[in-house]
Amino acid sequence: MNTLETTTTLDDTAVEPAVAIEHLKVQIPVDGSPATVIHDVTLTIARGEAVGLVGESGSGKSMTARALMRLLPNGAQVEGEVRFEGEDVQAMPPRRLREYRASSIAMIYQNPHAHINPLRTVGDFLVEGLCQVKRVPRRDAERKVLELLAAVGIADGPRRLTQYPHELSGGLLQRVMIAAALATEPDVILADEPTTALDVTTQEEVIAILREALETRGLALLLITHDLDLAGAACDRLAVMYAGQVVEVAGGDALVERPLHPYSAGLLAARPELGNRSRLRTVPGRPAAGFEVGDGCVFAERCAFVTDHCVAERPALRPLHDRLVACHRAEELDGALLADPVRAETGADPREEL
Ligand SMILES: Nc1ncnc2c1ncn2[C@@H]1O[C@H](COP(=O)(O)OP(=O)(O)OP(=O)(O)O)[C@@H](O)[C@H]1O
Repeated sequence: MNTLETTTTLDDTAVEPAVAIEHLKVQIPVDGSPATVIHDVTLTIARGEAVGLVGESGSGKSMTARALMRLLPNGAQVEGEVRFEGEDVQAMPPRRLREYRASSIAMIYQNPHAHINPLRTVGDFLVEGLCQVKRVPRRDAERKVLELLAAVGIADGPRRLTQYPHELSGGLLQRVMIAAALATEPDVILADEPTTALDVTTQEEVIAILREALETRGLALLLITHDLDLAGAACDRLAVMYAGQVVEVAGGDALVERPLHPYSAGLLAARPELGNRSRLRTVPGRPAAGFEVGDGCVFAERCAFVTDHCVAERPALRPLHDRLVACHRAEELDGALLADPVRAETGADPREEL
């Protein structure tokens, strides 16, 4: 993986990543007129790489994943490019699209109970899925399913195969869903809040299983989450999303140590810290959806550093130092944002503290 390359340039033509989304814009019909839910998403994921797509509710994370699977709501208008290993996903003919969805890309959801038939056993779900998608004989499918269950840490596979979904805990069922996702030998896994419903220990185990799958099978992983700490721990790079736009893409450590976008800095400052209640700060205002923002910077309304230029002109995602950032003032504010990301305490411009 060439992290530096995928981080610092919008042009990844030298090494085609597994997934490349470029300037994606999505409008969906709401009450008969188009509403923009994605303004501008640019994102790459290399094989063997985990990228965290982080942002508040409504920022367009799931819609981005749906665009990658070409599963957008009816009537959606799409601009920009979505490529899988160089192939234009928007242009795939129906047969190729079915094949792509069935075996190149797999999705893991927040609530596994909502994505499995409660009336059928875990064995039926896993084995029949594999028989249908990969067209392998039942006996071979059963053997492979047991191997996969072992790979996701389920030791007593034969017993689990006879059980119904309601007999398994949330964590165990999420492992089954990961096994189901791996069964089709996909190139890309999209995990949409896969651990939100789980306790912290199980959450860590599920992330470890996903990371191992990524490293041993060379998968590309997109982890969608609102949890910056989780994404930072699990992913190689983070893409921060706000109101339908990716506003910063950076290595996890780089982002945490030195955010360059005021929204990233605000999110970091808003993380709760054990034993330090006084430190908790929130980003003032409420999260906006893509269709609620004006022509300027998507974050302008909540940004403590907003200028007339920010309101008038939307900043594009551009390379700066080791990352991509969409902020007119990124150079000026560089290094100062962590000191007072929302100007909450001092009300002063943090550049004066430099
Ligand atoms: N089928 C739909 N029809 C109309 N609007 C939709 C539809 N699905 C999502 N939206 C809107 O699109 C925007 C982006 O939604 P999306 O689900 O991608 O956000 P998200 O970042 O994944 O949020 P969450 O973390 O809550 O899942 C939101 O404003 C949402 O209300």
